[in-house]
Amino acid sequence: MRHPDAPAPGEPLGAHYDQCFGCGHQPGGLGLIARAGEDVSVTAEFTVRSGHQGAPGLAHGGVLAAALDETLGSLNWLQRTITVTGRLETDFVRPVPVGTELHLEAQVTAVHGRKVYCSATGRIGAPDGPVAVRAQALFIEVRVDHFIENGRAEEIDAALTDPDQVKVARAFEVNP
Ligand SMILES: CCCCCCCCCCCC(=O)SCCNC(=O)CCNC(=O)[C@H](O)C(C)(C)COP(=O)(O)OP(=O)(O)OC[C@H]1O[C@@H](n2cnc3c(N)ncnc32)[C@H](O)[C@@H]1OP(=O)(O)O
Repeated sequence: MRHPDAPAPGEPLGAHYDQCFGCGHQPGGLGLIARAGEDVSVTAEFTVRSGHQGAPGLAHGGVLAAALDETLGSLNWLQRTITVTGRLETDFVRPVPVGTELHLEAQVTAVHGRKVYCSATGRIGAPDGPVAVRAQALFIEVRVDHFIENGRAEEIDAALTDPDQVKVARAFEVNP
Protein backbone atom coordinates (compact mmCIF):
# COMPACT_ATOMS: atom_id res chain seq x y z
CA MET A 1 0.00 0.00 0.00
CA ARG A 2 1.21 3.53 -0.81
CA HIS A 3 2.44 5.19 2.38
CA PRO A 4 0.80 8.56 3.13
CA ASP A 5 4.28 10.15 3.27
CA ALA A 6 5.44 8.58 -0.01
CA PRO A 7 7.09 10.91 -2.54
CA ALA A 8 4.59 12.52 -4.93
CA PRO A 9 4.22 11.12 -8.46
CA GLY A 10 7.07 12.44 -10.62
CA GLU A 11 9.38 13.13 -7.68
CA PRO A 12 12.96 11.79 -8.14
CA LEU A 13 13.76 9.10 -5.57
CA GLY A 14 17.52 9.53 -5.40
CA ALA A 15 19.96 6.82 -4.28
CA HIS A 16 19.14 4.59 -1.30
CA TYR A 17 22.93 4.14 -0.88
CA ASP A 18 25.60 6.20 -2.61
CA GLN A 19 27.70 3.09 -3.38
CA CYS A 20 24.81 1.02 -4.75
CA PHE A 21 25.64 -0.59 -8.11
CA GLY A 22 22.16 0.27 -9.38
CA CYS A 23 21.30 3.76 -8.17
CA GLY A 24 24.51 5.05 -6.57
CA HIS A 25 27.45 6.93 -8.00
CA GLN A 26 29.64 3.93 -8.85
CA PRO A 27 31.83 4.51 -11.95
CA GLY A 28 30.93 1.03 -13.32
CA GLY A 29 27.36 1.06 -12.06
CA LEU A 30 24.05 1.58 -13.81
CA GLY A 31 23.46 5.16 -12.70
CA LEU A 32 19.76 4.33 -12.74
CA ILE A 33 17.44 7.26 -12.01
CA ALA A 34 14.01 6.43 -10.58
CA ARG A 35 10.90 8.53 -9.97
CA ALA A 36 7.75 7.92 -7.99
CA GLY A 37 4.69 6.96 -10.00
CA GLU A 38 0.99 6.75 -9.24
CA ASP A 39 -0.20 4.36 -6.53
CA VAL A 40 2.69 1.96 -5.68
CA SER A 41 4.66 2.28 -8.90
CA VAL A 42 7.93 3.77 -10.12
CA THR A 43 9.55 4.65 -13.42
CA ALA A 44 13.29 4.60 -14.09
CA GLU A 45 15.83 5.06 -16.86
CA PHE A 46 19.35 3.87 -17.45
CA THR A 47 21.63 4.06 -20.46
CA VAL A 48 23.48 0.92 -21.52
CA ARG A 49 27.21 1.73 -21.69
CA SER A 50 30.12 -0.22 -23.18
CA GLY A 51 31.04 -1.57 -19.73
CA HIS A 52 27.62 -3.27 -19.61
CA GLN A 53 28.23 -5.55 -22.62
CA GLY A 54 27.80 -9.31 -22.74
CA ALA A 55 27.91 -10.05 -26.47
CA PRO A 56 29.60 -7.45 -28.74
CA GLY A 57 27.51 -4.29 -28.75
CA LEU A 58 24.75 -5.80 -26.60
CA ALA A 59 23.83 -5.47 -22.93
CA HIS A 60 24.67 -8.38 -20.61
CA GLY A 61 21.56 -10.18 -19.35
CA GLY A 62 22.73 -9.90 -15.75
CA VAL A 63 23.02 -6.14 -16.11
CA LEU A 64 19.46 -5.96 -17.43
CA ALA A 65 18.29 -8.16 -14.53
CA ALA A 66 20.11 -5.78 -12.16
CA ALA A 67 18.26 -2.82 -13.71
CA LEU A 68 14.93 -4.60 -13.18
CA ASP A 69 15.94 -5.56 -9.62
CA GLU A 70 16.95 -1.99 -8.79
CA THR A 71 13.74 -0.55 -10.25
CA LEU A 72 11.68 -3.05 -8.23
CA GLY A 73 13.75 -2.22 -5.12
CA SER A 74 12.85 1.45 -5.59
CA LEU A 75 9.26 0.55 -4.69
CA ASN A 76 10.55 0.60 -1.08
CA TRP A 77 10.40 4.39 -1.16
CA LEU A 78 6.65 4.36 -1.81
CA GLN A 79 5.85 1.78 0.86
CA ARG A 80 8.27 3.14 3.44
CA THR A 81 9.41 -0.36 4.21
CA ILE A 82 12.74 -2.06 3.57
CA THR A 83 12.44 -5.11 1.36
CA VAL A 84 15.07 -7.24 -0.35
CA THR A 85 14.79 -9.48 -3.40
CA GLY A 86 13.82 -13.06 -2.55
CA ARG A 87 12.98 -14.15 -6.08
CA LEU A 88 13.44 -12.50 -9.47
CA GLU A 89 12.14 -14.19 -12.63
CA THR A 90 13.22 -12.46 -15.83
CA ASP A 91 12.07 -12.67 -19.46
CA PHE A 92 14.57 -11.38 -22.01
CA VAL A 93 12.34 -10.47 -24.95
CA ARG A 94 14.75 -8.73 -27.35
CA PRO A 95 18.46 -7.79 -27.39
CA VAL A 96 19.41 -4.35 -26.04
CA PRO A 97 22.20 -2.54 -27.94
CA VAL A 98 24.86 -0.41 -26.22
CA GLY A 99 23.75 3.22 -26.21
CA THR A 100 20.10 2.32 -25.61
CA GLU A 101 18.20 4.28 -23.02
CA LEU A 102 16.13 1.64 -21.25
CA HIS A 103 12.84 2.92 -19.81
CA LEU A 104 11.63 0.85 -16.88
CA GLU A 105 8.47 0.80 -14.83
CA ALA A 106 7.57 -1.33 -11.82
CA GLN A 107 4.58 -1.80 -9.55
CA VAL A 108 3.48 -3.75 -6.50
CA THR A 109 0.83 -6.31 -7.42
CA ALA A 110 0.06 -7.86 -4.01
CA VAL A 111 1.23 -7.85 -0.39
CA HIS A 112 0.88 -10.81 2.03
CA GLY A 113 2.50 -10.12 5.40
CA ARG A 114 6.23 -9.57 4.75
CA LYS A 115 5.92 -10.73 1.12
CA VAL A 116 5.64 -8.09 -1.58
CA TYR A 117 4.83 -9.35 -5.08
CA CYS A 118 5.78 -7.00 -7.88
CA SER A 119 6.46 -6.81 -11.61
CA ALA A 120 8.56 -4.67 -13.93
CA THR A 121 9.04 -3.98 -17.64
CA GLY A 122 11.93 -2.40 -19.55
CA ARG A 123 11.36 -0.79 -22.95
CA ILE A 124 13.81 0.40 -25.58
CA GLY A 125 14.22 4.10 -26.26
CA ALA A 126 10.95 5.47 -24.82
CA PRO A 127 8.31 4.74 -22.17
CA ASP A 128 6.13 3.25 -24.94
CA GLY A 129 9.03 1.67 -26.89
CA PRO A 130 9.38 -2.05 -27.70
CA VAL A 131 9.48 -4.33 -24.64
CA ALA A 132 12.99 -5.71 -24.08
CA VAL A 133 12.77 -7.26 -20.60
CA ARG A 134 10.12 -8.20 -18.06
CA ALA A 135 10.29 -9.45 -14.48
CA GLN A 136 8.07 -10.96 -11.82
CA ALA A 137 9.53 -10.71 -8.35
CA LEU A 138 9.00 -11.46 -4.69
CA PHE A 139 10.53 -9.03 -2.23
CA ILE A 140 10.63 -9.79 1.50
CA GLU A 141 10.39 -7.13 4.19
CA VAL A 142 13.38 -6.97 6.56
CA ARG A 143 14.42 -4.76 9.46
CA VAL A 144 17.44 -2.49 9.16
CA ASP A 145 19.27 -5.09 11.33
CA HIS A 146 19.35 -7.33 8.21
CA PHE A 147 22.11 -5.07 6.84
CA ILE A 148 23.84 -4.38 10.17
CA GLU A 149 24.13 -8.10 10.94
CA ASN A 150 25.12 -9.25 7.44
CA GLY A 151 27.08 -6.40 5.82
CA ARG A 152 30.87 -6.01 5.95
CA ALA A 153 31.82 -4.01 9.04
CA GLU A 154 33.70 -1.19 7.30
CA GLU A 155 30.79 -0.23 5.05
CA ILE A 156 28.23 -0.66 7.85
CA ASP A 157 30.27 1.53 10.23
CA ALA A 158 30.62 4.20 7.53
CA ALA A 159 26.87 4.09 6.75
CA LEU A 160 25.85 4.31 10.42
CA THR A 161 27.95 7.45 10.89
CA ASP A 162 26.78 9.11 7.66
CA PRO A 163 23.87 11.47 8.47
CA ASP A 164 22.59 11.29 4.87
CA GLN A 165 22.45 7.48 5.02
CA VAL A 166 20.67 7.52 8.40
CA LYS A 167 18.13 9.94 6.88
CA VAL A 168 17.51 7.51 3.99
CA ALA A 169 17.03 4.61 6.44
CA ARG A 170 14.42 6.69 8.27
CA ALA A 171 12.61 7.45 4.99
CA PHE A 172 12.30 3.68 4.43
CA GLU A 173 11.49 2.54 7.92
CA VAL A 174 9.08 4.38 10.17
CA ASN A 175 10.71 3.13 13.40
CA PRO A 176 14.37 2.41 12.60
C1 LIG B 1 19.15 1.51 4.72
C2 LIG B 1 18.42 1.37 3.40
C3 LIG B 1 18.80 0.11 2.66
C4 LIG B 1 17.81 -0.22 1.59
C5 LIG B 1 18.29 -1.36 0.78
C6 LIG B 1 17.35 -1.71 -0.33
C7 LIG B 1 18.09 -2.58 -1.29
C8 LIG B 1 17.37 -2.73 -2.59
C9 LIG B 1 18.36 -3.19 -3.68
C10 LIG B 1 17.68 -3.82 -4.81
C11 LIG B 1 17.15 -5.16 -4.39
C12 LIG B 1 18.28 -6.13 -4.06
O1 LIG B 1 19.11 -6.46 -4.87
S1 LIG B 1 18.33 -6.81 -2.50
C13 LIG B 1 19.77 -7.86 -2.48
C14 LIG B 1 19.51 -9.27 -3.02
N1 LIG B 1 18.71 -10.06 -2.04
C15 LIG B 1 19.28 -10.56 -0.93
O2 LIG B 1 20.46 -10.40 -0.63
C16 LIG B 1 18.35 -11.36 -0.03
C17 LIG B 1 19.04 -12.62 0.49
N2 LIG B 1 18.04 -13.46 1.18
C18 LIG B 1 17.76 -13.26 2.49
O3 LIG B 1 18.42 -12.48 3.19
C19 LIG B 1 16.63 -14.07 3.07
O4 LIG B 1 16.41 -15.27 2.32
C20 LIG B 1 15.31 -13.23 3.11
C21 LIG B 1 15.48 -11.99 3.99
C22 LIG B 1 14.85 -12.80 1.69
C23 LIG B 1 14.20 -14.10 3.69
O5 LIG B 1 14.66 -14.70 4.90
P1 LIG B 1 13.80 -14.65 6.22
O6 LIG B 1 13.69 -13.26 6.72
O7 LIG B 1 14.41 -15.68 7.15
O8 LIG B 1 12.36 -15.07 5.79
P2 LIG B 1 11.75 -16.51 5.40
O9 LIG B 1 11.00 -16.98 6.60
O10 LIG B 1 12.78 -17.38 4.79
O11 LIG B 1 10.76 -16.09 4.23
C24 LIG B 1 9.64 -15.25 4.49
C25 LIG B 1 8.52 -15.69 3.53
O12 LIG B 1 8.99 -15.49 2.18
C26 LIG B 1 9.04 -16.73 1.46
N3 LIG B 1 10.22 -16.72 0.62
C27 LIG B 1 11.48 -16.35 0.95
N4 LIG B 1 12.32 -16.48 -0.08
C28 LIG B 1 11.57 -16.96 -1.11
C29 LIG B 1 11.87 -17.30 -2.47
N5 LIG B 1 13.09 -17.18 -2.98
N6 LIG B 1 10.86 -17.76 -3.25
C30 LIG B 1 9.60 -17.90 -2.74
N7 LIG B 1 9.27 -17.57 -1.47
C31 LIG B 1 10.24 -17.13 -0.66
C32 LIG B 1 9.09 -17.80 2.53
O13 LIG B 1 8.55 -19.02 2.05
C33 LIG B 1 8.21 -17.19 3.62
O14 LIG B 1 6.85 -17.34 3.24
P3 LIG B 1 5.69 -17.63 4.32
O15 LIG B 1 6.11 -18.89 5.02
O16 LIG B 1 5.68 -16.44 5.24
O17 LIG B 1 4.46 -17.77 3.50
